Amino acid sequence: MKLAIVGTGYVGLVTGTCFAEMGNEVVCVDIDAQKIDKLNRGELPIFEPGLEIYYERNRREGRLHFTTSLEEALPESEVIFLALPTPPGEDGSADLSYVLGVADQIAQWMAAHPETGYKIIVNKSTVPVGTADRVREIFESYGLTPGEQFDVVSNPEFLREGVAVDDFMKPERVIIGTRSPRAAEIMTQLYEPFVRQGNPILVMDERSSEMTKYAANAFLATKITFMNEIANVCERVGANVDEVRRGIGLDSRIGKQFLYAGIGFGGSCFPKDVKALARTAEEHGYAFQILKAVLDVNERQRRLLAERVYERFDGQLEGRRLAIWGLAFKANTDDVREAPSHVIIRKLLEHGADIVVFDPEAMENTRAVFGDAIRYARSMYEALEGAEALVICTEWNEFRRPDFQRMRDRMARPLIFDGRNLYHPKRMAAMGFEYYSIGRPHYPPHTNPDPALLASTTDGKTSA
Ligand SMILES: NC(=O)C1=CN([C@@H]2O[C@H](COP(=O)(O)OP(=O)(O)OC[C@H]3O[C@@H](n4cnc5c(N)ncnc54)[C@H](O)[C@@H]3O)[C@@H](O)[C@H]2O)C=CC1
Ligand SMILES: O=C(O)[C@H]1O[C@H](OP(=O)(O)OP(=O)(O)OC[C@H]2O[C@@H](n3ccc(=O)[nH]c3=O)[C@H](O)[C@@H]2O)[C@H](O)[C@@H](O)[C@@H]1O
Repeated sequence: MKLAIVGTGYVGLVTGTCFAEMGNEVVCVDIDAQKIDKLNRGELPIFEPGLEIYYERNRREGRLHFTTSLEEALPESEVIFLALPTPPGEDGSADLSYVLGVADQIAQWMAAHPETGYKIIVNKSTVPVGTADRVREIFESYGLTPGEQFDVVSNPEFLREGVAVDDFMKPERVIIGTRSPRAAEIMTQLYEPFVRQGNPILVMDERSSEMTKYAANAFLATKITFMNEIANVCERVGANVDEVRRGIGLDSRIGKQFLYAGIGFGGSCFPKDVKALARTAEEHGYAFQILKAVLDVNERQRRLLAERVYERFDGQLEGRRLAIWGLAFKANTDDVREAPSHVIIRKLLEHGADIVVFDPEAMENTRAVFGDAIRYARSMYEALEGAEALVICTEWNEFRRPDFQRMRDRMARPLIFDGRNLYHPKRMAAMGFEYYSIGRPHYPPHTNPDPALLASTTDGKTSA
C-alpha cells in the first residue's frame, strides 16, 4: 500500500519505517527541514534502539522517503497518517492546532484534486474524544463526501520509547476506530502482518478508540503513582517497596509491570495525557478525582529526591558539587521531555548547586535546555570527580553494575541518592556508602568498609 505519514517525530518515524519494513511504500513528511535533510542524508534524528537497521534497509530499497512537501506526498497516498504533536494548552487540554491545521491542508488539496480518489485520513496522535468527528467535518466543509472520497479513522499508538520498534512490530492489540466498513477493511489489511501471532485488531467507533488511548495512559500513570505512594508509606513504616512489588505483582489481577516506584513518571505523554483526560471530564461536568490526585502526587514525587539532597546538606547547597547520572526520562531514549531529572536539576540549581551531568544519549537534548548553567561530563566516572553526592535519575543498564571502588575514589564523599533503586541498600552500606533510595530501608554506612566486598562488586569494564 502507498502511505503518507505527516509528522516525522518519535511516533511518525517509527510508524513509517515499520510500515515500510512490511513492504508498503511510505513517504514521511515534516515541516522541520533540518530533520528531513538529516533523514535524507542517512542520519536518524532520534535515538531509538533497533530503528536504524529498518531505516537503512527500507531507504536503500526505495520504500521509505522523506520530504517537507505535503503536496508531494498526497497524490499517490491511499492512507495518510497524522502523527503530529498534541501538546497541552494552558488549561491542560490538548492543543489540536497541528492536527486540525494539517487536516485542513489535506482537505483543501483533495477538494482541488477530485481525480485523486478515495483516501483514508488516520489520526495516530493522541487526541481528545470527538477529534475524528471534527476532522471529518473539516473535509465535509470542502464538499468532500465521507465513505466515497474519504474516511477518517482513529488509530491510537501504544508504543513506548526505547522499545518502540518492538512495540510497533508486535503490538499486543491494534485499535481501529471507524464506523466505515470500507476504511475498516483497508486498515485491517494494513495491520494484519503485525498480528500474525494472533493478537487482536479491535474495530470500534471513533470515540471509544480515542478514549481507549487516554484510558490506557491514565491507568498506567495511576498504577505507577499508586506504587510511589506505597513506597512513601514503606519508608515510614520500615517496609521495602521492592519486596512489596514482587509480592503483589505475582497476583495476575495486578500484574508485574509498571509497579516500579521512582521519581515520578515523565515523558512527553503521561503528564499531558492525564491532564487532557482530566480536562475533558471537567468540560463534560465530571470531576475525575483520581487523576487530580495522580498529577499532584507525581509533582511531589518528582521533587522528592531534590528535597532529600537539600535536607541532607541542611539547606547548604551553594557551590556544592553534585553529580547527576541519567537525564533521559527513562532508559534507552534520548528524550528529555518532562524528564524528572530536569525537575531535580532545576531545584538544585535554585539552591546554587554546582551540577555535573552524564547520560549516554540525552546530553545534547539537555544542553539545549540548560546550556551553560550546568557542566557536562564525558563519562559516568568523570561526572563524579570531586562530587559531594551522586543523584541517579535514569535506570540505564551501565549504571547498574558500576565500579564502586572507582566511584569512591573519585567522589569527595560517598553519598548516593538513587531515584531508580538500582543497588541493594545493605550492600551499599557495607561498602561504606551513605545510600538513599525510594521506599526502602536506609542503613548507616559501615565506617570500615570491607575492601573485598568493594572489589567483588566491580566489573572493571567501564572506563572514564
Ligand atoms: N512519543 C511517544 O512515545 C508517543 C506519542 N504519541 C502521540 O503521538 C503524537 C506525536 O508524538 P511524538 O512523535 O512524540 O511527537 P514529536 O514532537 O516527536 O513529533 C512530531 C513531529 O511533527 C512535526 N510537525 C509539526 N507540525 C507539522 C506540520 N504542520 N506538518 C508536518 N509535520 C509537522 C514536528 O516537526 C515533529 O517532527 C502525540 O499526539 C503524542 O501524544 C502516542 C504514542 C507514543
Ligand atoms: O502515549 C505515549 O506516549 C506512550 O506513553 C507511555 O510510554 P513512554 O512514555 O514512552 O514510556 P513508559 O515506559 O510508559 O514510561 C513512562 C514514565 O513512567 C516511568 N515509570 C514506568 C514504569 C514504572 O514501573 N515506573 C515508572 O516510574 C518511566 O520512568 C517514565 O518516566 C506508554 O507506556 C505507551 O504505551 C504510550 O504509547
